[in-house]
Formats: sequence, structure tokens, C-alpha cells
Amino acid sequence: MPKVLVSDPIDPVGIELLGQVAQVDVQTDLTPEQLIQVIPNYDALMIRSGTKVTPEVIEAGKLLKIIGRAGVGVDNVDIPSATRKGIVVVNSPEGNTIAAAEHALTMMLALSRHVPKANVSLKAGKWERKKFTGVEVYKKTLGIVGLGKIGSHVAKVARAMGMQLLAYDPFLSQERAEQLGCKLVELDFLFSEADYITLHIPKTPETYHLINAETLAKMKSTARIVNCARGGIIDEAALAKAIDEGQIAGAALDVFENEPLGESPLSAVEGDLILTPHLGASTEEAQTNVAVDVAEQIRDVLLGLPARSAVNIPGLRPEVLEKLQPYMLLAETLGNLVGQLAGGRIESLDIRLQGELANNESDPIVIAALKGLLSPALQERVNYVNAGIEAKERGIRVIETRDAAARDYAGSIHLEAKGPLETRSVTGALLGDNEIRITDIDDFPVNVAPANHMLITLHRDMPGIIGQIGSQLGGFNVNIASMQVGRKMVRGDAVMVLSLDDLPPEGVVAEINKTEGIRDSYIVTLQ
Ligand SMILES: NC(=O)C1=CN([C@@H]2O[C@H](COP(=O)(O)OP(=O)(O)OC[C@H]3O[C@@H](n4cnc5c(N)ncnc54)[C@H](O)[C@@H]3O)[C@@H](O)[C@H]2O)C=CC1
Ligand SMILES: O=C(O)C(=O)COP(=O)(O)O
Repeated sequence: MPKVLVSDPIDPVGIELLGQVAQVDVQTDLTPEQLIQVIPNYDALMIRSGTKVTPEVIEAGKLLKIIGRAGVGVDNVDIPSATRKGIVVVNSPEGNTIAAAEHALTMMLALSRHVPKANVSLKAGKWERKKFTGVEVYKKTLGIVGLGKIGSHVAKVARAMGMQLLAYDPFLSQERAEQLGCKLVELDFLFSEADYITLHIPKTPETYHLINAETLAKMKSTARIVNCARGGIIDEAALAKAIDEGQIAGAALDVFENEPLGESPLSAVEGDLILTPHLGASTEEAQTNVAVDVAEQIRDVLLGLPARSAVNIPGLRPEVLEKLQPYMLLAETLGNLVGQLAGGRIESLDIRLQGELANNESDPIVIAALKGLLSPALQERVNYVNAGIEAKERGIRVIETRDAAARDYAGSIHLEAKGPLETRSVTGALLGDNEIRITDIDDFPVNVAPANHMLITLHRDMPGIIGQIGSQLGGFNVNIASMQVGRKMVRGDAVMVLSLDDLPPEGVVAEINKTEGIRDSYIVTLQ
């Protein structure tokens, strides 16, 4: 049974689900050193934001196949290291959207009405009504930085509360922003116009310290900032100073540059500052959603099935995946075949998607073809996760073309691998029941199903040659299961494809290549 380590608190429903297919160990208080010590025993790791999956953890995880992040942000996982090692990283992109959006809205309202301070004051026996006079959000301007899933939900609710909405998101269309009732503006304009600023962006090199002394200086003295996205987007020392000096009216933060917070300039702020310990996703509903979402994906990957929300391989909606999966298998088989025919170094791979495939998502097919192409060299070390990187590192240029007019089959794939000396090509299609057919080798038409062991010859079409090869294989005690010849003209060049019951012993190719009329021959192993 595979083993899964759960190293952050996860809803029991996810652990039960995984327990059906794996041994699940829950250890939520491991130090980084302890994690490195135990990780070599595990096939999968399930985490939230608490566990730091460093390059050292990934290096030590010799059996690791999948890291499941029960939440959105994967900035605590070293994705490049995981990708290089072929470890799939999955998350739950939508499971906690509502929870995080509602927390940001809660923070905005709590800040406006001094809820935390009023609560403390009342519990201390005071009745300070005047001191805690607040402000309304109605008709105020809310600037949303990052109008993705969480930012969009915040926009919908804020609009219903009568707020004017500005948004900054360089990757979003004007049309989508307008649908949400937001005016898409430049960041400086948002900073200077907004009464409230709420951040819903990932932490990236571009967003690190986006809110700093300089940008804080552009804001209104009545501005209030909410950060339920990621620590590090705000320069905490600059924010503490801006609040204390009255440069802005206040802030509410759920996330911090270092978590747990520990010693921080934020703790000493006297002005309006609300802090929560990364609670954005902490609702019962969100925790059930993310635990089930990620546990299902870990289960699927451990059972050899694809994951629906992988962050380091092309993600596919289930309905698209259902249609593309047989073609991915076809692409992988053809990649494997053309890789074996090309033999040595490959400089470029031309991938032509034909017929109905021309109008489909192509990334998964390209990745599958590369996995097949590299598998003769890398064996099980190449997978859907690292095939793209491995190809790039080997300097293989990938060229993708589409030909919707090719109609011999509903959909077919043509691969052409160019090496320094020669170019080899194969084409394949799917029959009605998704059975794979190789329909072309080096432009010679054939119609063969891939077999475990095959002998492919390039030869001159002449009497007696087929018989000779049959006898030679017989001499090596190799049984032929089927045979096909493809040629463009009688007595011209031809290709012969033999499916064999047994792996031919060494020496067969050398022997066959001595036969008059044979230009070259290859033993190919597929499936
Ligand atoms: N506090 C908490 O517990 C939680 C925090 N989060 C965090 O909230 C953030 C947003 O999550 P989602 O809305 O689900 O992500 P999303 O991917 O749906 O949206 C992010 C948006 O930010 C935009 N963006 C990226 N770089 C940008 C930049 N430099 N400037 C402006 N916009 C930029 C993207 O175009 C996208 O529209 C993430 O950082 C996530 O980790 C998510 C859930 C819970
Ligand atoms: O999903 C996210 O990005 C979050 O920040 C939630 O983090 P958590 O799972 O509560 O540790």
C-alpha cells in the first residue's frame, strides 16, 4: 500500500478518503529536519501553508510522486525542484475562494467599525460609544488589486453594499472587469483614489513589497488596506509607520512575511490595525472542500490516473481530459516510436495535430509526445511533469502545427524528429474504439497496431526479400505475429513492419542489415 504523510491539519474527511487507498500518517508538528528524515518513506505529501517544502525535502523524498496543497497558494512549495524530479504538485484552486473573500470583507467591515477594539474595551468594563464611531463603506471606493477568483467574489459583494469599484489586474480583460462592475485602472490611480484597498494577488517577485513607503505615500489619509492574500506583498515596517504617523487610516492583515508572526513592528502599532493568524481559509466548509479536492487528486495519482488541478503540468477539465486522453496515449506511442527510429540526438520535434485535434487544447498532447520521445533515453525518469523541462534542457526545439483539413481519420498526429544527420517521421490515428494505429512511417503508408516488440526495415521492394527476413528471424527462433509492407511505388523504396512475439536476441539487426536490398533495420519496443 502506498504511504501518505499529512504534515498540516487537514479535515478528517480528506484523511478518510485517502485511507481507502493508502496508509495515512498524520504528523503535524514536524520540524524541518524531522520532515527531511521521514519523507523518504512516503509516496505522497499532503500540506496546507504551514509546511515548507524546500528543495532539500524534495531531494530527500525519493519515493514522492505527488505533493497535495489543500488550499490555493503553493508559494511554500519549491515547484521548480518538484518539476525537475517529476513530482506532480496539485492544489485546490476554488475550494476556499468564498472563505477567503468573506474574510477580506469581514476585515474591511471590522476595521470600519472598530469591532476588535470595541470588544476589548467592553470586556474591560467600559462603555465607550463615542470613541468607536466608525465609517460606512456605502458609496466609498474599493480598489481591488488582483481580480481573480477571490477578488471577483469580493467585487460582487462590495458592489451589493453600494461601493464604487476600481480594479488593477494586468492579466484581465476590460470586458471581464466591466461584467463585475469594476473600472480597470492603473495601480497609481487606484492607490490615490481608493478609500479601501484589498489585495488578492499571488506573492511573486513583481508583487513583493508592492505596498511600501513610496506607494503608501500616494494613498489618502483615510485609506484602509486589507491583505488576505500573502505576506510579503506589504512592507510591514513601512505599514506600521504609515499607520502610526496617520499617513493612512488603518489596515487589516491575515497574512505575514514570516508565519507564525513572532516579533514584528506590527505588534507595537497603536493605531487601527487588525491582525488575524492566517484564517482566510479557515471555515468548516472551505476545509471540507479543499481536503476532499486534494485527497481525491492524491488518490487518483497514486492509482496512476491524472490529477485535475496540477500546477506543474497542463491542467485539464474532466470533459476535455476524457476526450484527449486516448490521443495523449497515441502521442506518447508515436513519440516513443519516432524517438527509437531517430536513435541519437534530436534537435527538433515537429508535432502536427490533424483533423478534429487541430481545434483542441494541444499542451497535453505535446507533453505526451515529448514523454514518449524521451523515454528510450530516460526510461521511467521522464513523466508528464518533467517532459517539457527535460526536452528544453536537451535543446529539443518543439514546433507545433495544425491541419484541420486532414480528414483521413477523425483526428491524427504526425511527428517529425530531426537529428543532425537525418529526419524520421511517423503518423498515427485512433480507430473507432480508440485503438491506436500507426498509419505512416517516413511517409510510407502502413496500418499497424503498436506491439511490444517490432522489427522495422527500410528496404528496396524486390522479390524474395520478405521471405529472407522471415527465415532469418526463424533462425533466431523469433516468431512473427504480423507483417505489413508500405511502399509508394512498385520496386521502389519500402518499409516493412513486423510484430514479433519475442524480443529478438542481439545480433539480429546486424544479420538482417547484411541482406541485399535492406537499407536499415530497427528493433522497436512499444507499450
Ligand atoms: N488568507 C488565506 O487564507 C487565503 C489566501 N489566498 C491567497 O489569495 C490570493 C488570491 O487567490 P485567488 O483569487 O484564488 O487567485 P487567482 O489566481 O484566481 O487570482 C489572482 C489574480 O491576481 C492577478 N495578478 C497576478 N499578478 C498580479 C500583479 N502583479 N498585479 C495585479 N494582479 C495580479 C491574476 O491575474 C489573477 O487574476 C493568492 O495569493 C492566494 O494564495 C487564497 C485562499 C486563502
Ligand atoms: O489557500 C491558501 O492560499 C491559503 O492561504 C490558505 O492557507 P491554509 O490552508 O489555511 O494554511
